[in-house]
Amino acid sequence: MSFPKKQYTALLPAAGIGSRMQASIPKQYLSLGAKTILQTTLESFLHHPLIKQVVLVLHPDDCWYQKLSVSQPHKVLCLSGGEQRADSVLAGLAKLAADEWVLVHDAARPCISHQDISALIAQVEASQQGAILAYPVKDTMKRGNAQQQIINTVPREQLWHALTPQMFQAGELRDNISAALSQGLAVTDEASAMEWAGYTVNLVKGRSDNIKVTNPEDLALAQWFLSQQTDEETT
Ligand SMILES: Nc1ccn([C@@H]2O[C@H](COP(=O)(O)OP(=O)(O)OP(=O)(O)O)[C@@H](O)[C@H]2O)c(=O)n1
Ligand SMILES: C[C@](O)(CO)[C@H](O)COP(=O)(O)O
Repeated sequence: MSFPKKQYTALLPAAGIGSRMQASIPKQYLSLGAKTILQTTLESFLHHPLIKQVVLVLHPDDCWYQKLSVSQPHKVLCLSGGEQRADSVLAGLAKLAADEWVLVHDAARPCISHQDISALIAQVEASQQGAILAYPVKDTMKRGNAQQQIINTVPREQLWHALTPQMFQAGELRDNISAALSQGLAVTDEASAMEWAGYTVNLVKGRSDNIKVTNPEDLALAQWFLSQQTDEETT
């Protein structure tokens, strides 16, 4: 007898204004062909067999989401985010049971693949420790000063780009993000708060096309990456 696989909640911070994108609307509502960035990301999670629901964190003044068509809207819980990404994540975490494992993923990363979501979940289930998708640095890395002059070359052998989703137990993540913020730590991703608290966080090598749409040139790149992905990788 095969037992049903455990299903998880995904938490999508989507409450940003996309200032670096320099667009007239928040970047998560820019189009990637027939769908917006937000719809593309959301659908990837709603169609993944191991995701049972999505907590979608929107800007308090968001007036775009309600106009979107979304498959399985009953699986989406919408709520308002906060000033920083970490505040929006905390708002979503407040809705989850403390012992629930949650995948936190930037809505601005629409190229996430099912294979990477599955790989992250498998790692966490095997280790019972938090983990993040990441990609090894492949360029020589330089540290620069305020005048954009090289200070030194940073050994890249152990450097990774932190991606999302990042998967942790909701209660521990909530407590450690709150504690790190109260100590003035810049919590730019979930792992930074967990590392700060002394937790082991595992790195799961993910696809390099799981980019965050941040600057104007990223939009066409994301659209091309998506055009190269096969259906079973994203829907
Ligand atoms: N207060 C915030 C800020 C960001 N985000 C979300 O966190 C993800 C990653 O953030 P980023 O790429 O920095 O998005 P923005 O903050 O919108 O971009 P910018 O910094 O250029 O304004 C995005 O899906 C964004 O919507 C959020 O939920 N709440
Ligand atoms: C969470 C993240 O995408 C991991 O690389 C990144 O830290 C988000 O940073 P941003 O400044 O909110 O875009």
